[in-house]
Amino acid sequence: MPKVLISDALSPAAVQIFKDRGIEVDFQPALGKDKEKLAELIGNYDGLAIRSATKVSPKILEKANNLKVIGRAGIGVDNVDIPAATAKGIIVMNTPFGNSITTAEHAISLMLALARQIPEADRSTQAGKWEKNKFMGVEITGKTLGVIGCGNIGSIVADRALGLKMKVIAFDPFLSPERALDLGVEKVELDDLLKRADFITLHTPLTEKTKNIIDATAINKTKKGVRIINCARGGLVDEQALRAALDSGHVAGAAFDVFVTEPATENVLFGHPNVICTPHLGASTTEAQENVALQVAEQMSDYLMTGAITNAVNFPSITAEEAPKLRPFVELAEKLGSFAGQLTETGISKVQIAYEGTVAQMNTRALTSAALAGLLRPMLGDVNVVSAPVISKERGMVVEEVTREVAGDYDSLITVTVETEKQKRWVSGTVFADGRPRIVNIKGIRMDAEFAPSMVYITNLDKPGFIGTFSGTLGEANINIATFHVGREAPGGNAIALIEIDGDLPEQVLAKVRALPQVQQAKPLHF
Ligand SMILES: NC(=O)c1ccc[n+]([C@@H]2O[C@H](COP(=O)([O-])OP(=O)(O)OC[C@H]3O[C@@H](n4cnc5c(N)ncnc54)[C@H](O)[C@@H]3O)[C@@H](O)[C@H]2O)c1
Ligand SMILES: O=C(O)[C@H](O)COP(=O)(O)O
Repeated sequence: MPKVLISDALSPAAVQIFKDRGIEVDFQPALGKDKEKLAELIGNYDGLAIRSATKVSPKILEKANNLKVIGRAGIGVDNVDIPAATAKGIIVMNTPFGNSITTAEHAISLMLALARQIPEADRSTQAGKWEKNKFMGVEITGKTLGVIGCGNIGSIVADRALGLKMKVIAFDPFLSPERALDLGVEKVELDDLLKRADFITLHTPLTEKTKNIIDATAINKTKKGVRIINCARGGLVDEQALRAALDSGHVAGAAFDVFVTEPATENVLFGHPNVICTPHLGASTTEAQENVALQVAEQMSDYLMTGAITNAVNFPSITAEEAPKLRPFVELAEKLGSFAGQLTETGISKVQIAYEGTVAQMNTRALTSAALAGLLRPMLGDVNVVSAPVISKERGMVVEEVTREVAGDYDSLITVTVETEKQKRWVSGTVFADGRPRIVNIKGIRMDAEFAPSMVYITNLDKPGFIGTFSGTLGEANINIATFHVGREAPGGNAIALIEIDGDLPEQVLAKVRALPQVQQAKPLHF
């Protein structure tokens, strides 16, 4: 039974989902903050469900030897070291929409709170001061809202702001003119947005490009009296530069939910009268937390129990409907890759995976990952479908995927071709109606063999006596032959034998096989 750890404050609704799906679950909402303890325990789990408080660092991943999936109940996965998780073959999934409305509502709330200085006015009133003349606000009707990043949350913010009768302009290089038109926003360049906006709200991820997108230079381009809201990620705004602009009065107010360092127990923005801060509450509503907890638990359970993949940030999606159909082809692709990998002794420069017939309509990206995992594992050991594409890239391998609608003699055919500096080798396979993968062609020689746990691959010259001498050599060593498959280019020409044996082939017996007169190459294979 797979075991999942919930190490953050997820809605308990997730616990029930895991249990209902036959998964053992440990709900330890504070564990994510205790790095040492998490590192000590993580090795016991197949799945880890988190929010933003658990930092899944390479140190944690190093110990996560059974971990197959990390589920982020929320959007941002910047608290997970994705390359390290991918290299370890761990799927990382999030819930990209579950808290979007809630976060957009938080941004709008902060904008209104800023416009009317609600928190300050509240503090003053409750302190018995009744400072009616101190708190002169601004109307938002007719004002211009500049949205930086107009994706899921940014576009909901835009929609709500339009409902509040604001003019909305958006800077997002990936926003199409059609989508902008649809949303009723004006797509602009960043400088234009800075120049025109009365309020600026940020909704991009934190990347190399967006880090400090609002720095001192950008602030200098804004209107005097601008108000800035950040409910996306700390680091999008240069906090020091913003503080200086608030102190000088150029920026009239700022409302921040996210900070460069979190938890933010001290920050340069704190204490300014025109600053409103919340402790990363963007997603904190009952509705959103229920949504993301249920969704992440469903997604993780699907993956652990059926292999279906939804919303993974490091692997293509596989639907629950697709998973059972894909499974025999994943096995075939992996075994064909493994066949080629076990025979390859020098650096691989190129791999081509060709899909013909019905299989060409399937999720070939997932199948290619499986073929690469099979190919690399004999050389590198700990590689799986998640890590294989990255490792292939790191090793400079060119990976090519080809699809053809028709597969000749077979309903489906996968061919893995591997090129090294020395040679090109290819092997084709199919899945028959019994769901079992078969090798049907090796370097142009027809074959019909199943993959067995212990096999011997032989290339030989098609001369009389080979089968007898080979069988005799194994017989003398008391090794039983289970199946024997042969194929040849032409009578008397190059031939191939794939022999399934019971147990392993000891080194000294392999040496005797290699010394047989007809044998060119002999190699043990394991599947
Ligand atoms: N405060 C919270 O609790 C909270 C809650 C949910 C999400 N978030 C954060 O909000 C942010 C937005 O989330 P989302 O779901 O809308 O993401 P999204 O991927 O749907 O949208 C992000 C948008 O940013 C745009 N973008 C990327 N690079 C850009 C650049 N250089 N300049 C301008 N635009 C750029 C993208 O094109 C995209 O449209 C994320 O950082 C997410 O982690 C915060
Ligand atoms: O990216 C997100 O989904 C938000 O930052 C929410 O984070 P939280 O789940 O820790 O509230």
